Amino acid sequence: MKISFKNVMPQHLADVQHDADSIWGNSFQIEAQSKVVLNASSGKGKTTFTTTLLGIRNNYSGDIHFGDVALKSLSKEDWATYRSSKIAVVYQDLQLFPELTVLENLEIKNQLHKTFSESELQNMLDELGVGNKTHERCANLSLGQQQRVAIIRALCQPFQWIILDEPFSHLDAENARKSLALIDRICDQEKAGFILTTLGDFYGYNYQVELKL
Ligand SMILES: Nc1ncnc2c1ncn2[C@@H]1O[C@H](COP(=O)(O)OP(=O)(O)OP(=O)(O)O)[C@@H](O)[C@H]1O
Repeated sequence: MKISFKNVMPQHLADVQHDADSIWGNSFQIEAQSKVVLNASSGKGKTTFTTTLLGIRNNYSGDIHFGDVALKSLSKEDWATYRSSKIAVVYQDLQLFPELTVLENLEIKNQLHKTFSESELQNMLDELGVGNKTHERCANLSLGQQQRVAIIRALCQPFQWIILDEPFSHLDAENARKSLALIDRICDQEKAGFILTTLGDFYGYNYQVELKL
């Protein structure tokens, strides 16, 4: 499913001066299965971009399409279907359930879709260095540990795109690289793409598309 932007301009950014190669006000397509990075400093509009793409923000001019479908035409029910089967998300505030354990947080989503076995979930937690936290309440995890759990939870569904808003902001470079490698691998398995916003460099990763604000 390709994503097309046509002259998109969020209302609150309309009076701001944008660079000529900014995504705002320009038209472009992102091909299905692309690995996409948007790297920009704080306050430049990364969350505006992700929330617009996720239909949370609708106060913009221009149009965004998933395939041939205009986002502005999607009903709440349509969005529920997209979110459960086509678009996975890691929100900046993660939206984990703090009173539930790591495994319970994962299983809430995983059991709906039967995506992974419990041992596969444990292997992913091990791979991201939080394998000793499986039965810990999420409230007791550091923010960087919670980010890794939120990434794994987002992968526990079928998807064509995974959209991640600053998912590595509390991770050191080594853990960011491991998380990115996992996202990259599962995207390949799912024949999906990712769109990832970041504050910093990109850990040597060879992404395919760079978006600018
Ligand atoms: N609803 C709104 N009305 C007016 N201005 C807004 C609104 N939402 C965001 N802004 C402004 O738009 C700009 C971009 O905000 P946004 O949250 O998208 O930035 P960001 O790049 O995600 O920042 P950070 O890296 O700090 O999370 C900021 O200047 C912000 O103050």
